[in-house]
Order: sequence, then structure tokens, then C-alpha cells
Amino acid sequence: MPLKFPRRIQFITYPLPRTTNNLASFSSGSRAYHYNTSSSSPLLSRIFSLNHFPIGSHINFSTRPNGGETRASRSLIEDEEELSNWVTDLRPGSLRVHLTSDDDDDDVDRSRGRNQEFRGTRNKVDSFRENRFSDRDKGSNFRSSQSSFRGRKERSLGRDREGYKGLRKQRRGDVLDGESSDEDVKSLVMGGIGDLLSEEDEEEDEDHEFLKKKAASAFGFDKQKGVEARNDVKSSDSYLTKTRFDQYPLSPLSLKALNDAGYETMTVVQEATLPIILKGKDVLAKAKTGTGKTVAFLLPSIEVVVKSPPTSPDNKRPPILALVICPTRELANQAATEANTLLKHHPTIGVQVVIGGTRLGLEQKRMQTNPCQILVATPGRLKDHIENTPGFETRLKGVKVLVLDEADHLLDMGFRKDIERILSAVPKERQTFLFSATVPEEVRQMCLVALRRDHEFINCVHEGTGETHQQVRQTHMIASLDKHFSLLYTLLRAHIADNVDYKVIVFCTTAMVTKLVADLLGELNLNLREIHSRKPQSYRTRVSNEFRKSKGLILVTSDVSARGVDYPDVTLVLQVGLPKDREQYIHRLGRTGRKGKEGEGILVLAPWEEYFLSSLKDLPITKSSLPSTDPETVKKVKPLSYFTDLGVASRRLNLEWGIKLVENGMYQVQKALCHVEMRNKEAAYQAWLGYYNSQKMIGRDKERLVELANEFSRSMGLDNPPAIPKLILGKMGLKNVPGLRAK
Ligand SMILES: Nc1ncnc2c1ncn2[C@@H]1O[C@H](COP(=O)(O)OP(=O)(O)OP(=O)(O)O)[C@@H](O)[C@H]1O
Repeated sequence: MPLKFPRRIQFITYPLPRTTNNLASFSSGSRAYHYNTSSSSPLLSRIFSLNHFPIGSHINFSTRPNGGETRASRSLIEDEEELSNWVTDLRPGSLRVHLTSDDDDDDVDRSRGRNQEFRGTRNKVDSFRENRFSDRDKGSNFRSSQSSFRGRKERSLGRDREGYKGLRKQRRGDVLDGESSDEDVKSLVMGGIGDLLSEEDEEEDEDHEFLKKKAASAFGFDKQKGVEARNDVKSSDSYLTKTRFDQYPLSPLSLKALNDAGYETMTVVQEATLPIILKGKDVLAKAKTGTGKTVAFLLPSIEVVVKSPPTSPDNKRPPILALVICPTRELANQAATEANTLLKHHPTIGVQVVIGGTRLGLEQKRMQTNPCQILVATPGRLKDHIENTPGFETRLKGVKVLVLDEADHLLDMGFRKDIERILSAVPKERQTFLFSATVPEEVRQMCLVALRRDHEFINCVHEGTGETHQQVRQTHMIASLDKHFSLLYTLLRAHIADNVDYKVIVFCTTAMVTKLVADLLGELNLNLREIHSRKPQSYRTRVSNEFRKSKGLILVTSDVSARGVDYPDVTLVLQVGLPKDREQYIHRLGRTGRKGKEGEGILVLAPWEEYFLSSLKDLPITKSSLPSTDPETVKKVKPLSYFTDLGVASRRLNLEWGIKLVENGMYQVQKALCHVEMRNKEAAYQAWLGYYNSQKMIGRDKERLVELANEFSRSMGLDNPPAIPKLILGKMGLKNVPGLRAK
């Protein structure tokens, strides 16, 4: 569904050069490609050799009463680069302070690139911009001056809004000793799912061969030859196959639940992984967003539980058999909900969620009174549970299946300490599944700490198509910071005019910037909700559920919604400002175009952020010109006919809407900014500074960083940048940098 603009506001797109990505070695153009790796696992201690920062969080869980819905819980982590995170990162040995639940955020790699020197960033960025995007201003009438925001008097309306809550939790000191080399020399004895097929060795071998052949034929290639052997699914983006679930040895109750859920045939990733997993193998699976990875790992996990002997009711610490780790609260809750769907006819199997957001004691009590066999958790909270809940670690000794959802994210530096602790708490003799839409090469090395040496890598991403969906149109726009807000507003208005059932997600860089943008768009009377880590968990859950069911709604969010969250029928994903990395861009974009549906993604960057596009060069993203929003220009050329192709029902409405579109684009945004509370602008400024300070290419030239931050401050209508406490400036390495105001 491309954006439709009035004639004078049409975007002109310039395709970027496209190259194939680096996956040729294991992506053969077939629907899925897997290989068995037998390379030695590097030592955990070697892989995690850098300083790490343990992450703490609260604990929360819920129970699934006899097949009912998950009452949950949640918690966890948020992918943000708030200023306070900087402070805590810089104090790895400091004691953690428990804050309220809404401060309990996702843990991220906050240390990335922090202490490295980078010289000449500005020159490199500028030269990249000049060489590659010198035509970016062609066709742009976006000429409003930065100074138009200056001199504006800030007024606070004194509304009852949440403000910046100050420094977030501080982290604990390191708690885990270095792992021995035994960690990655895992036992080949298979438990769990392998039991399904391992009554006799011979039988097992036969079954193995049978399942392998089935898998090879199912996803269209012969493993030995590595060539495509099947053409029954023509579209490279087809996510469903013709393989039925009942073609595999699954329990009848699971099959019944699948049927009830309307899951008739398998998705590509389910078809590719199930036979391998049923054989007892560890699996690393890569498949595009929205193609059913959750069912792919939950279904075989449930089968393990089904096949396990029942626990005695007298057992005070009944084993947890399947442990699923997700990076965010939203995702954990969603996985638990999907598990409950699959467990509909398994009344004796329970799911709980351990994700924080509620009081620890309450959660411990629930856990005790209603023990489960399947636990879905976020890493920081799970680690807290391991360390603070009596008997919990004993229960984890029963784990037969460990799942790392969004594996690349969980294994990157932001989570590594928690994952390290969790791995030490679960048995080595287990089956492990790692799933993600993105698996960068460097993360594949880290996967070896969790997987057995003979694991299989199953890649469902076609060669040449990149990790994004072909049916999702991707464009980027380059505009100076002072134009970002009005550009965002204009894009949203245009999309709304063109899509009756619009459902838009706007991604912002940090929680406080998200709040600012939500406040602004709210002042502009757009129908929106906001989700970020500074919102209480109950609010996040409510809004998330509401957005899932809604149409005609905009969700303004931080990266808490970037990965895994399954909102159906999202029509547009708008990313404003630098995504944390290529992977985050892909996951955010993946909130649209799910289950084979169409979608659209727009990335809005400032000129000095253009360097990021080089990391997307293998994706089909094209450049789009800016819509004209300069009121002076438009006033001169706005005959009625100008607005007639907006796709809005009445001519009168067209006129009103069109005038508002262009005039409000700049004027209304400036006006609305005056109504946004000062403290929210201050918080956004600090968060912005913290986020970009953590971005390698930008954060290393501190003077330039401050110049840009002050440009952002002016874009909010502030004459002077807000003052920042000296202590914080010191922690950020920004003491005495010209342009900053200290207090
Ligand atoms: N076999 C199936 N048939 C039909 N729908 C399915 C099937 N399996 C899963 N789905 C549905 O597909 C949607 C996307 O699934 P899911 O959220 O697991 O995708 P994902 O691959 O994990 O995406 P992401 O990478 O964004 O996390 C869900 O709504 C799920 O219920």
C-alpha cells in the first residue's frame, strides 16, 4: 500500500544500488538450507571475554489455569539508550537499586563502542553524504528555517503527565565465575525430544533418515547436493507450505489444538525445523519476520513435556521442563499466549511467565502454588529468580529444552551476562533451539556457547532477497533534524488519508524521545497510543492488546516493540532516527508484512545519519524525496484541484485536509510543540544525547555530537539546550564539551 500524495507532494524514488548479501555460502536459493556444524565451540570465557555488566530486574510470573489464558505478568527489558543506562553502564560494579516496575526495562548493549576513539567521523559522514546522496535535495521544497523554531516561548501546561524518572536501576557487580571449557563440549547424550524417537538405536537411525529425507523434500533441496529440488511454492515470500502437522509424530492433543487455532499447514520455518528437532537435534534457525517461528519452537517443546513422566504432586520443587527466553516482556507474554493456544487440550501442562513488572514476593508465591512445566522468561528477571527464589534453580535442573527466541539479540553483549548465568543453571544435557529473523555472522559464533557442536543451522531466508519481505515496500528519506517532526506528521496524515484501516507503528530512538513524539502527535490530534519502558507494565500490556485488535490507530514506540511482537495488519512502519543497527531495522520493519501480507516501511534519517544506509545495501530500500510542506510555497499553488487526488471522500474534506496537511505540516507542528511539557523536552534531549553518544559513528566526535544534540533541542523549539547535571555529563564523557549547559 504505497503512500498516495497530492500531485505536488509525490515522492520520487531513487533506487539504491542492490547487492547480494553475504549469505551465499549457506543460502542456496532454496526455501530453507540447513547444515550440520561440527566445528569446535569456542570457550565461553573466550567469547565472553570482555567486561560484562550484569543486569538485574524484577520477577513476575503468571499461571495458566487449566488451559485458560495466561494471566500474566511480564516485565523486562527495553532496548533503549537512555541517559541513565549510560550511568549504570559506566559503573559495572555498583550495587543495583530496585526501582518501580515501570523502570524495569529491557537490557541492551549499552556499552557498544563506548570507549573507542573515532577520529574524523564528521568528515567521513560528510563525504559519504556528498558522494552518494548529493541529489537528496532534488525535488524537495522543504525549506523551513531552523530559526523558525527559535525565540519561541516554552510553556508548560502543567498537565498530569509522567516525567523523566531520573536514573534507572544500577546493576550488580559480576556474580558468575568464568566458565570452564567443558561448557562448550556438550554431551551428545540426547534427552528431551530425542526420546520421542530413540527407543532403539536402529529405529532411531531409520527415523532419523526418514525425517531428514522428509525435511529435505519438504523444503526443496537435497542436503548433500545443496540444490533446489522442489518448485511447488513459487513465491519466494510464501510463508505457508503444503505440509500438514499430522504428517509428523505429534501428540493428538497438540494436533487438535493446532486445528482449533486454524493452523492447517506448516509455515516454511516450521516445516524445515520440526523434523530436525523431533530427531533430538539442536537447531539454529533463521527465518523472516512473521513466519511462525514461535510455533516452530513451542510445538516440539510441548511434545517434550508430553513425553516426560508426570511429576509427583508431593514434589515441592517440580521440574521446569521447557524454558523459553525472550528479550522483551511483550514478546514473552506473546509466546506464553501462543503456548496456551497449543496447550488448549493439555490440561495438565502449565505455562508461566517470569518477566517482572510486579512484586517479587507475589510472583514467588504464585510460582509455588501453581507450578508449571513450561516457563517463558526474560533474561534479567530469570536471573533474578535464579538468585533470589529458593528452590528455583533446583527446578531448572529439570530443563530438557531451552529456547532462545531472538537469539542474536539475546547473545549480543547486552544480555550476555544473564544468558551466561542461565546457561550455568540449566543442565548441559538438553536440547537447545535458537530462532531469529537475523543471525549475523559474529553472533553465530556466540551461538556455539548454547548449542551442541553437532547442531543444525536452518536458514529459511532466500539468497538474494535479503532478510526482509519482498511485498513490503521500503523507502528512506533524508531531512535535517528540524524537519523531522513535521515530516513525520505529513507522512502520517498522508497515510491515514490513503488507508481507511491504517495501522501504523512509529519507532523512535529512546523511551523519552518516544514520549515526546507521542505528546506532540497527540497535540496534533492523531489517534495514537504510546509504549515504552517508562510506562507501567499494566499500561504496556493493555495498549499492546488494544493495538493488536485495532484499526485506525498509531502506535508510537521505542524498541520494546521492535522484535517479535505480532500485531496483525500493520500498514506502515515509520522509523525516525538511527536504528540501533541493521538487525533492529529489519526487526522493526518486520512488524508489517506479516503472514505474507503487504506492508510499507519508511526510514527517516538526518543527513549525518545517512552512513547507516550502507548497512542496508543488500535490502530493497529506495530513496524517496520529501513531500513539500513549506506553507509559503504551497499557499501560492493550492488551487482546489490540488487536493482532489487525496483519496478522501468529499471535495470539501479534501480541501480542508489538504490545507491542513501543508499548513499544519510546519505551522501546526511548531504550535503543538509549544504545548509539550518542558520537562519532557528536557528528558528527550538528555536521552537523545545518550543514545547518539552510544552510536559509534556519531558518539566518538563529542563536539559534533553536542552540535547535533543542540540541533535536536532547537527542533523541539528550545532557544537553549536544557542543562544537564555535571555528574551525568562526566559519566557520559562530555564534561566541558562546548555547547553543553551544565548544572
Ligand atoms: N502454521 C501456521 N498457519 C497459520 N498461521 C500461523 C502458523 N504458524 C504461526 N502462524 C501465525 O503467524 C503469525 C506470525 O507468527 P510469529 O509471531 O511466530 O512469527 P515470527 O516468525 O516469530 O515473527 P518475528 O520474527 O517477528 O518474531 C502469528 O499470528 C501466528 O499465530
